[in-house]
Amino acid sequence: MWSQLVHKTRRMTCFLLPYYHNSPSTTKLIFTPHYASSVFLRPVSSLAVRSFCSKSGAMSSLQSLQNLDSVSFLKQREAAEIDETLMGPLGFSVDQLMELAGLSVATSIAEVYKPTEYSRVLAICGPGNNGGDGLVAARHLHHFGYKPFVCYPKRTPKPLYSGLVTQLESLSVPFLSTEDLPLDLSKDFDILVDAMFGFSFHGAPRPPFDDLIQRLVCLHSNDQTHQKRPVIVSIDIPSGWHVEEADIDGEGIKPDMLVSLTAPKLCAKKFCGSHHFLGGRFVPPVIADKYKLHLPPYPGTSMCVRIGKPPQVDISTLRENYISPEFLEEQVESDPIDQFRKWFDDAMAADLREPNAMALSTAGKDGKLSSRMVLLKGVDKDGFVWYTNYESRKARELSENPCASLLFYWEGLNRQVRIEGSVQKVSDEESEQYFHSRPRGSQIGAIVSKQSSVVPGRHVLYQQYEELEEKFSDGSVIPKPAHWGGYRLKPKLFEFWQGQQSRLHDRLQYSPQEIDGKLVWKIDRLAP
Ligand SMILES: NC(=O)C1=CN([C@@H]2O[C@H](COP(=O)(O)OP(=O)(O)OC[C@H]3O[C@@H](n4cnc5c(N)ncnc54)[C@H](OP(=O)(O)O)[C@@H]3O)[C@@H](O)[C@H]2O)[C@@H](O)CC1
Ligand SMILES: Cc1cc2nc3c(=O)[nH]c(=O)nc-3n(C[C@H](O)[C@H](O)[C@H](O)COP(=O)(O)O)c2cc1C
Ligand SMILES: Cc1ncc(COP(=O)(O)O)c(C=O)c1O
Ligand SMILES: [K+]
Repeated sequence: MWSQLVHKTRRMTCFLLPYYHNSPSTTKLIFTPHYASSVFLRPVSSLAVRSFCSKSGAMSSLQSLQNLDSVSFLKQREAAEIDETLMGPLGFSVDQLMELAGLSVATSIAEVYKPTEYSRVLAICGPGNNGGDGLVAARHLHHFGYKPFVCYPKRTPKPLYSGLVTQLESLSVPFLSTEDLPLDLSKDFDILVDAMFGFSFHGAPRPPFDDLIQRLVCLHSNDQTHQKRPVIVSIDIPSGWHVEEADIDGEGIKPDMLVSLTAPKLCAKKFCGSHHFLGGRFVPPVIADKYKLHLPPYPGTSMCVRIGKPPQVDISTLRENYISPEFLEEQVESDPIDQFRKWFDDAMAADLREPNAMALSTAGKDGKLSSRMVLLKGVDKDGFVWYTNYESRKARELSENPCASLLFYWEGLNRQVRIEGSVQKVSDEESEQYFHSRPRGSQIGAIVSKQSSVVPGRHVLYQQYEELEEKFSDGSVIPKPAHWGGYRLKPKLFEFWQGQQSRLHDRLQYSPQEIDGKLVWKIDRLAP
């Protein structure tokens, strides 16, 4: 039977998207966002599929913001069966799965609770594999910059578990006995990882876990006192809950975060906390197929994916506290282009996504402003270059008023760069050369798109694209349309901004000054 399933799945891998492989008809659409459904519900052209796939990382993180009703939930028996199958015919070892499960838990925690605010973690580990996941998660959390503590009162005398304990001891992670633990956990910890029981839990919790569960339950009484309490993160099952019927008497723990592994178990339907994540990115298609699992794709290289709705937030409370090294006048380059290159190199080294994306602002003769993102395609002493359509809105505005501003924001580095100046078209040869360096699809796209004009529907673009794709399928040169080319902004003003604590940011402005007939850049610090 397994070989049949494997065979079937191989055939299905021709479908392009992970976890959408059941059959074309069952892609009956699990995920709510409108555009996702519309992409899949109707026949799609090759262009549609290709363009979707090239963006699939970002798309999949959007798809995961789905309706929980559409995700599969497992019964206790199914969870145990999947476990056995993974570790039997599918060739996994328990160590491997536990490592991936624990890593998923640690990455889920790190997505929501930053170590700068939530550093002290207590992992309360039970005797089974759920406890093992907790031990692994504690180790990863240590490496992520948290300060984990472990309470592991019923140690399992197996090499896997003693190895995990040794690894934690080698990192000087403290092990606390139940007697060492304060009765009130709220003062000493920011995060409590509930790794006591997973899907093999049955009956009523026995000592010492009954008492430990009770200590987690008690924390909610602090909610009324508005005292800050630690958040509870449950691995796979909130411990003490019935695996299928959840918190039967309503007096169990109420985790803030639940990290379901492999697929959520039935009790997860009753989870009311703010953050439900799925981890365990190891489910092979045979399992998904056999259990008809509808699971969201994991974004990019992530080990976890949010399922269910993201928490409703009060937007006014969203803020970051920037912590950066000092950015001082003595350290900067005298030439702002050199300084820009230095920061650009830092953005590259920090592996930021599209560090060359910049907001371009223009204004027509009526003085009305408009902004949009464009990609920087070159920078030198002559200025900053990007490419676009010469009949677009920005092009019209630039023809009326050849002044613009550029804005870079490098989020991971707490840095922003503003540049203002005058704009000219680049030479035809330069545009010609750049145009032919682009992927052929983008060259055709530039011909198809009468940028900023109204189109009756996406199908019109597809149709024209496909006609041109056919026309140039012999690999012949795709001529650059006359309406497509580059602009160069010659800078007259720069500002380099770096975020600092209490909003006392660094701002160094470069403005040109003539001294003895020579142009030099004057550097001023501006108030934040
Ligand atoms: N693919 C997967 O599925 C993966 C699964 N993974 C993880 O494994 C978890 C399941 O692990 P598991 O089977 O070891 O069971 P788990 O729930 O941790 O505990 C069993 C222990 O608890 C005990 N116990 C039970 N009831 C009790 C009670 N009332 N009061 C006191 N003790 C009680 C029981 O003792 P017993 O009753 O047998 O004497 C036994 O010692 C799963 O949820 C997930 O976290 C990942 O690591 C990898 C991928
Ligand atoms: C990250 C990013 C990069 C972009 N890069 C370019 C670009 O290099 N050239 C371009 O014409 N449009 C680019 N666009 C699309 C523009 O933002 C904009 O939609 C388009 O140029 C039309 O703008 P307009 O109607 O104001 O002229 C980019 C969009 C994003 C989000
Ligand atoms: C409409 C448009 N033109 C041009 C570009 C720049 O793309 P490329 O890097 O292929 O030149 C982009 C990038 O997003 C774009 O959206
Ligand atoms: K648990």
